Amino acid sequence: MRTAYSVETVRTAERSLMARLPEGALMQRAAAGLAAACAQLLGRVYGSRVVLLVGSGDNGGDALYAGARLARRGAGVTAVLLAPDRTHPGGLAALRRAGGSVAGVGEAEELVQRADLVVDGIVGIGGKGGLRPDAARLAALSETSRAIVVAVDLPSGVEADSGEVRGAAVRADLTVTFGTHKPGLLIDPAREHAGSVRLVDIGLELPEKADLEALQHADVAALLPAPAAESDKYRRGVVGIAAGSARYPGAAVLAVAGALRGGAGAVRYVGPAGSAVIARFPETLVSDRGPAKAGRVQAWVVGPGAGDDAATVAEVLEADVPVLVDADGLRLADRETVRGRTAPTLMTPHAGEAAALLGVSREEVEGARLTAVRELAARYGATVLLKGSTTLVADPGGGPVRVNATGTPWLATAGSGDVLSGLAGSLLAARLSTRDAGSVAAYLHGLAGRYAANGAPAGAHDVANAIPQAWRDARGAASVRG
Ligand SMILES: NC(=O)C1=CN([C@@H]2O[C@H](COP(=O)(O)OP(=O)(O)OC[C@H]3O[C@@H](n4cnc5c(N)ncnc54)[C@H](O)[C@@H]3O)[C@@H](O)[C@H]2O)[C@@H](O)CC1
Ligand SMILES: [K+]
Repeated sequence: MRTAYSVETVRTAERSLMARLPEGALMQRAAAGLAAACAQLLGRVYGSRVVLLVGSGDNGGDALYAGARLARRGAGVTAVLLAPDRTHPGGLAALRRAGGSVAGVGEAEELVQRADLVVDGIVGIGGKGGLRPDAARLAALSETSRAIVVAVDLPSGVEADSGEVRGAAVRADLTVTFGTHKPGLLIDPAREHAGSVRLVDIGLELPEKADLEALQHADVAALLPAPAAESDKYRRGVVGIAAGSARYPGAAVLAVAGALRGGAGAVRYVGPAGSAVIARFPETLVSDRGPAKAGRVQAWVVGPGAGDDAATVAEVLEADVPVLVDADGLRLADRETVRGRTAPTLMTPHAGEAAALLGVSREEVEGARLTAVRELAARYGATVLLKGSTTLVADPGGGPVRVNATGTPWLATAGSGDVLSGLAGSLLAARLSTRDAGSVAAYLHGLAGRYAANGAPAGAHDVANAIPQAWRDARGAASVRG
């Protein structure tokens, strides 16, 4: 599991560690890791041109000490000081001793243009609000520079705790972060600014409960349902799909396509698209009665392509089993009914749907995804999966938010969300919790999208077809035949 912790938690851990270590030891650990990463990127340090963008806090201190290390190995290092009289004194002295030089903000543009490597030490976890004008100008230089850009701890200008970006922010090729990932490094739009992220262990002791979690292959493998020898289809769980309409039969077909690959023992379909579903997937149990009379299921998916069929949504929400609500169903579901349910609910909006439910603009949701997903989960008393390039899953009672980054922009294709809801519903029927089902489905769906696209456009049915490959991949080659 990859985890991320808020600035407040990092500060607390830092204080307790600092009290036990000689002064400056933590910064030396950070600078050593940073310099090693820079050296690796440069390949040849000797003779390279390195420019440090140095703010007035410890983030600048890290950059200066790392710059000193590179200068000792023969790099030509120049530090651009944002606030010469408030620069980290020890770091500045170390750079000077190592033969590095100092420049003012006015010289930054030319220096950055000629640099091989730019180190962004403008601001780290101490940054407050959008960058001030001078800092913003330096950050903007990184966007046009041809040099390799390495951000110290965080790309300056991004919000560490939320992943929000207000105004100019550094665009890095690599971010070297210390002690733990910060939430912003894993959530868009900030994540896009970070480039790849390298974590340097500086010995911080962090609490068990993180602010953010990102599942990795091994975590997904441990959560995937595996049939026992004596399993029959009913024990493996039946997922009910109440989706599609005369106008949108395809949504039903795609939700069933996802559900068939999600580990449930059987898929029951209810709705007006039964013949389209059975033509494509003859293994589906098709019912022409409403959800309440269709037969027992262990979880329901309602909403994809539902049009204005509020009655079906209301009927499904009455069921005493986990329910996934997606697409049209989100608009049709009554909030108080969802809040009053005793079995868990999983809602799966994209940013536009989330915006409509929250009564804000789509841009607001996209700019502040973490806030939006937490707010929706709290308002509906439901687990919410907010789709996007970094999908987030939040439980209503708080706790770590799951973030998924396996997605690809190719997944933004019609019907891809229907496949995801079928897949997640199937995992719910296989008795995963709403949070696990949502995050495992997002993980597999993202991987499947990558396999299906493989650098070229793919349709939603291709994504569904690639789910078994993603599943096998997550489980690992050794256990594939189990
Ligand atoms: N937390 C830790 O455990 C460690 C932290 N270290 C470094 O220390 C950093 C935190 O240092 P600080 O607390 O000194 O804070 P920062 O250096 O991140 O930022 C504070 C400085 O930036 C200025 N500033 C704040 N907001 C600004 C804005 N919007 N525009 C322009 N300037 C702004 C402030 O005036 C202040 O001087 C970390 O990010 C990391 O790089 C490392 O040295 C090692 C260990
Ligand atoms: K930085």
